[in-house]
Amino acid sequence: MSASPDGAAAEVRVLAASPAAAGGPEHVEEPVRYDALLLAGFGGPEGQDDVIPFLRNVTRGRGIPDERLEEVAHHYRHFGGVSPINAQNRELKAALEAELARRDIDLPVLWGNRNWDPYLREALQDARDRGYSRLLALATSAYSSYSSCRQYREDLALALDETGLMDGMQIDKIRQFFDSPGFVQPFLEGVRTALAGLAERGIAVADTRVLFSTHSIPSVDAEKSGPRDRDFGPGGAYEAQHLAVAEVVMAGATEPGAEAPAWRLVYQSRSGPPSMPWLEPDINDVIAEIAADGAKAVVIVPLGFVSDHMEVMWDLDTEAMETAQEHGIVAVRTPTPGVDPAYVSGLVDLVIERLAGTPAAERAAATALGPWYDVCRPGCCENTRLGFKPAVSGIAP
Ligand SMILES: CC1=C(CCC(=O)O)c2cc3nc(cc4[nH]c(cc5[nH]c(cc1n2)c(C)c5CCC(=O)O)c(CCC(=O)O)c4C)C(CCC(=O)O)=C3C
Ligand SMILES: [Fe+2]
Repeated sequence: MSASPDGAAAEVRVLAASPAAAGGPEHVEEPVRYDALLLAGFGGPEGQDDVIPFLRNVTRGRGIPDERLEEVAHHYRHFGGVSPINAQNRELKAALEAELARRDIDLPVLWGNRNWDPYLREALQDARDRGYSRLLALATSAYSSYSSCRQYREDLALALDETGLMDGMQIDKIRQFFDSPGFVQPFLEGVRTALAGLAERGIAVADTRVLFSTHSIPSVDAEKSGPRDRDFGPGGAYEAQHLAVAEVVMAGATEPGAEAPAWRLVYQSRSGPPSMPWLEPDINDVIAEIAADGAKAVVIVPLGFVSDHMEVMWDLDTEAMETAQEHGIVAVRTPTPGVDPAYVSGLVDLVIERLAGTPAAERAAATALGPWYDVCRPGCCENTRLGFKPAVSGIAP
């Protein structure tokens, strides 16, 4: 394994059993036998003592002093130092196991996190102890960007390195699933229910706005999200994917021909120095704007998130709700997919795609951008600030 200064070489753990992939096709259209499914989560602290060590993990390599981390820690401190994310991933693991069993698929599910216990490396040690050598990873992240795709691929490669398994274990990764119908469905139902609720309260469609909210990321990361050879505009694949899903949600949640509320994509949870551009506008600024514009209600759709973790609990349910209240407008936050049966079933469909090698043309995709790539091209979602690191599940240049 060798790191390359220009970022173009040495993506590791190429699909060895798919010789065709080396040439470039982005979908694996032949069956592959996997020993286990590896659920790869973000991880979160489970007590006050975990908070700073967790934040050190998240920000490792960026030299952020503990005093700065303590500022970020206050969201966690507020909730007793506990993020609900690990509990949510335990539930998701159980739901995946049940759905795999229901469909007669004999595939054990392992779970490891990028930033907290149980770590990815522990899951890999467990896999090795059980005699597994070929894993299919499912990252709990739906869209394309450095933080939501490549960083999972890098951390999986790092875990292989840490456990000495770089040559003995292969990890492929399930494609970004923003376009999985099962992922879209809970958002669609949530918006439909929220709009019906507002109508019942006598709030007119013309006085309602729908805000699709996702994690802001540095503008340079957005621009570089997705494969190099496709141009998605300045917001990259990250923004394009969110806009495509939001359109599908709005079309499905409103009656054809009926008046539909105005909607837009907004961002939240910005961090980093103010001097660095991140995707905008911020949800709180937009709530203030639409209130000034006369809106009476806002439907907040956590489109970028798969479960009600800290970003949802703090940035939406605490901060954005406060903003709405300050500006005197009604706010409703719709659910995240969580362990919604449609979502879980859609994830298992994605597992089956890879086990069966389903041709891309036969795969379910809710937007015109999908079905997304099974294997990432060199440079896909690269991060030029942090430099090149080896990553699993990429095509060798
Ligand atoms: C796109 C995206 C997702 C969605 C995709 C996915 O789900 O993976 C996501 C998820 C999450 N992010 C999380 C937590 C954090 N993210 C941070 C920092 C950052 N996230 C970023 C992006 C994203 N993050 C970025 C560009 C940074 C700055 C890093 C840099 O400067 O390069 C920091 C450091 C402190 C700070 O900077 O605020 C923390 C603590 C948690 C756990 C929540 C819990 O505990 O419940 C989850 C699920
Ligand atoms: Fe984050």
